[in-house]
Amino acid sequence: MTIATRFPTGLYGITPDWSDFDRLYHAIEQACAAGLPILQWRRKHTPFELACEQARRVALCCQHHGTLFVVNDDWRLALEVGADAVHLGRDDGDIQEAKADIAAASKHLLIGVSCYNQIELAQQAIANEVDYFAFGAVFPSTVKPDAVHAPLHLFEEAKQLLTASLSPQLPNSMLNASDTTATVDSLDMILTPPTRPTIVGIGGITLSNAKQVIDAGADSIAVISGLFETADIYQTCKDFMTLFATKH
Ligand SMILES: Cc1ncc(COP(=O)(O)OP(=O)(O)O)c(N)n1
Ligand SMILES: Cc1ncsc1CCOP(=O)(O)O
Ligand SMILES: [Mg+2]
Repeated sequence: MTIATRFPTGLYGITPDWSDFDRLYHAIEQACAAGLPILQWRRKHTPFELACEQARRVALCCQHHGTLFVVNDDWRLALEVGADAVHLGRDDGDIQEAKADIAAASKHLLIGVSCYNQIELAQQAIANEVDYFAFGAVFPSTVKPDAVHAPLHLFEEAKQLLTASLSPQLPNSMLNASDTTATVDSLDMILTPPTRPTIVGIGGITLSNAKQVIDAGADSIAVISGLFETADIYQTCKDFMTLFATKH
């Protein structure tokens, strides 16, 4: 049985830290036009008003192309610009506070978190019912040269955690058709099928090493330089996406 993920899988582009907004917007348009499934707006040190104005334009571009739009660090900005999701790292506030604020605004935001190289954080993320969690840096990153190294075996370990966390919901009981409780459980399963968080890898990922991360068990790979610092962003995006198309 395949359990659906709550967050898309595949290529997850993250914006580079370019000061020239027009250049950045054009680069984002190329990736989105190529079919990029997920884009994260990661722009530090921008005053809130300007961040809103820029992020709203990018959100519209994503909407136009069917790209899921994630805002980094700040759920209030994500709510303000109508993003689909927010990414929270260890310094970006408390996840329960984020959930409470989102609910108070009567809105919905998918939530993703950083787990660095710690399987314990993945366990917490699963318990917090986040929509994805990310390990990184899987390879040295020029964007974050001081990031901890996240070895590839973490992806398999995380998959095992997910299997263990889902097993109470899975239809073991369906094996015994004479069990009436089992029938109720099974109906529940049909009405509300179980879902799981997406597992993301980040850090130093390029077209040359991405397959290692996917083969290790990542459902999604998050990429800045390997996508946006290339000569043909449209084609690079297509090439990354091919790696997922030929996954099995
Ligand atoms: C998909 C994804 N994974 C990890 C990060 C890193 O988040 P964080 O640790 O909060 O660091 P900054 O990106 O905010 O510098 C991310 N942004 N996206
Ligand atoms: C935000 C972040 N977190 C860990 S590594 C990283 C930067 C990823 O950028 P690149 O894909 O260029 O290595
Ligand atoms: Mg952050």
